[in-house]
Amino acid sequence: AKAEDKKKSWSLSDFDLGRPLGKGKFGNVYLAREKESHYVVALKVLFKSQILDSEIEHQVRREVEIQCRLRHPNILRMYGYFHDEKRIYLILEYAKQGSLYKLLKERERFDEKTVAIYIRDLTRALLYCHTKKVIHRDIKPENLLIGHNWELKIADFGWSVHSPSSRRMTLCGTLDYLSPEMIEGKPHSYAVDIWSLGVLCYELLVGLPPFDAKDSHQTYRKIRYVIIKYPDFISEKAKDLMGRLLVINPEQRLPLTNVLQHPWITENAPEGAVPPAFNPEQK
Ligand SMILES: Clc1ccc(CN2CCN(c3c(Br)cnc4[nH]c(-c5ccc(CN6CCOCC6)cc5)nc34)CC2)cc1
Repeated sequence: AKAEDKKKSWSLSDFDLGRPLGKGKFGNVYLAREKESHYVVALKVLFKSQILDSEIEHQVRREVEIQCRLRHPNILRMYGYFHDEKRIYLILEYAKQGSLYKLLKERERFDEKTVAIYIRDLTRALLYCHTKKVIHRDIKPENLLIGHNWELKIADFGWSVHSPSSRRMTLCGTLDYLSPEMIEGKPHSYAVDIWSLGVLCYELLVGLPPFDAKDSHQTYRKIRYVIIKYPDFISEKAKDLMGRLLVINPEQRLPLTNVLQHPWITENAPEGAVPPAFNPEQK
């Protein structure tokens, strides 16, 4: 993979394009192979016209500058980028097993040991981001990919910012993961990622997000007053951890370093435990 890292200017002719991996509002992601090294990547192709129309070029710029700098086993690599007159191309690591979102839909929910391993790895990745003064701000199953060894990878830093930030988030996509301070448009910090870690933990264990409701107004209300119901199959220790993450006051949320020491994590995701391989036939 060293060839990938060498600073060089890339162009589309360096790649053989494969099947589309997914389509989005601003472009598509394709499987691609670098011609010389045969290295397989995910090529995210964004349309400049769409980006300019939606005035999100600063977001794309930030996604590139942040993701190119981050190097962590649980963060999807960005190897480089290039553009032509109509499109911007982001050369990204290819996650072989697809998104956690799809896996969650297929399996409905995961057992506590699997979730504890995912939460442990995500916490390590977020700790790394926070040391680089980066808040992700958009942790949710759609933005988490699964690698070759079924390890979790944070992708899509399109919403990430440098802390502290009071950037207004045009609310697109799910509200389920928004923290109370973000809903109220207050200045927010790293603690928003701790909140979304709690939301993710609940959704992976239960199969539905904690503040799920029939309309957005109800979801807002549930978030602001932290109205949560834990099904009775959730263990006491899991409830204890989520209860320390889903706290209204950002300063009182459990710091990420303490998440790694929490008994639910240390007992269910001991050092060396790796995510299970989910074979399609295994239901
Ligand atoms: Cl502009 C834009 C367009 C689309 C999207 C949504 N996805 C974002 C993540 N994308 C992927 C990225 Br980046 C990196 N590696 C990936 N690997 C995959 C992937 C890998 C494998 C599959 C196939 N499934 C895997 C699980 O078993 C059934 C078959 C499906 C998707 N998608 C991505 C795919 C597209 C985001 C932004």
